[in-house]
Amino acid sequence: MMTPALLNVAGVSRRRAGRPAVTDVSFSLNRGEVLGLLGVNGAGKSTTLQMLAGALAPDSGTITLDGRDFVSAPGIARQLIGWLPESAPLWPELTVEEHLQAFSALRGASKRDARAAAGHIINRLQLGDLRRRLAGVLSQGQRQRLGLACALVHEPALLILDEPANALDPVQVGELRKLIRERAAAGTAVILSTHVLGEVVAVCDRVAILHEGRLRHDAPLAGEAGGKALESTFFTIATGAAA
Ligand SMILES: Nc1ncnc2c1ncn2[C@@H]1O[C@H](COP(=O)(O)OP(=O)(O)OP(=O)(O)O)[C@@H](O)[C@H]1O
Repeated sequence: MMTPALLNVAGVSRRRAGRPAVTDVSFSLNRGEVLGLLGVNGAGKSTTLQMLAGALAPDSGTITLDGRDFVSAPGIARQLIGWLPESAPLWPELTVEEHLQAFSALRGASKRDARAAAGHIINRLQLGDLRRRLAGVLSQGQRQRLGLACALVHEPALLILDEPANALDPVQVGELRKLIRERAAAGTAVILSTHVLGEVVAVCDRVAILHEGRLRHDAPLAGEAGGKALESTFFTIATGAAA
């Protein structure tokens, strides 16, 4: 028997400022799958991710996660999803450790479990030196790593990453790739939005391309050869040659 998909997106649309930003997008995602989301500026990637994260309601269409409609039950999103938005939402006056405990507690962990979860993710993301540092004095790359830790602290079933490599140095980009593959191997489904095609080739199993709010491509990706084909597909769609 086939295992049901973790995430099902069916005919989702959303207008912004009176214009269509995302139109009739449908796809599904299995546990352990890493989906790369590509598209030119304004293609609708962040709007799509905001809807998947439960931060923005679709005008029409349905999103189900683990078989449950989370538009009508938004608490599901908080429990099952970890989301790193384009710019990590941090409180300048809280330390790294306090952030992680607070994010864990927001997901229902007891004080003790929240402390343990924070300690675990601090070790995994090598944030130990920054543990007691205020978020307000972190560098951009350090803020990004803290945002990633906040998205992961409750071990979500679905991890949504909007431009996660922004501001990271090459060592940290390598660590991020390792972490994504590690989470996928443990069964987490990952959606990764990026402008860097190489990023998608390095970590994704599948790639989706949005253009003018519509899903124009959704296919598995097979290694380096897949990378060359992807580049050509992307530019064909982005320049409108396939319209
Ligand atoms: N807060 C907002 N208010 C009004 N319109 C918005 C808002 N955010 C996005 N839009 C519009 O929705 C459309 C899709 O934008 P979105 O940010 O989803 O694209 P994107 O693919 O993430 O772009 P980028 O790669 O530049 O981040 C664009 O036309 C954009 O102008």
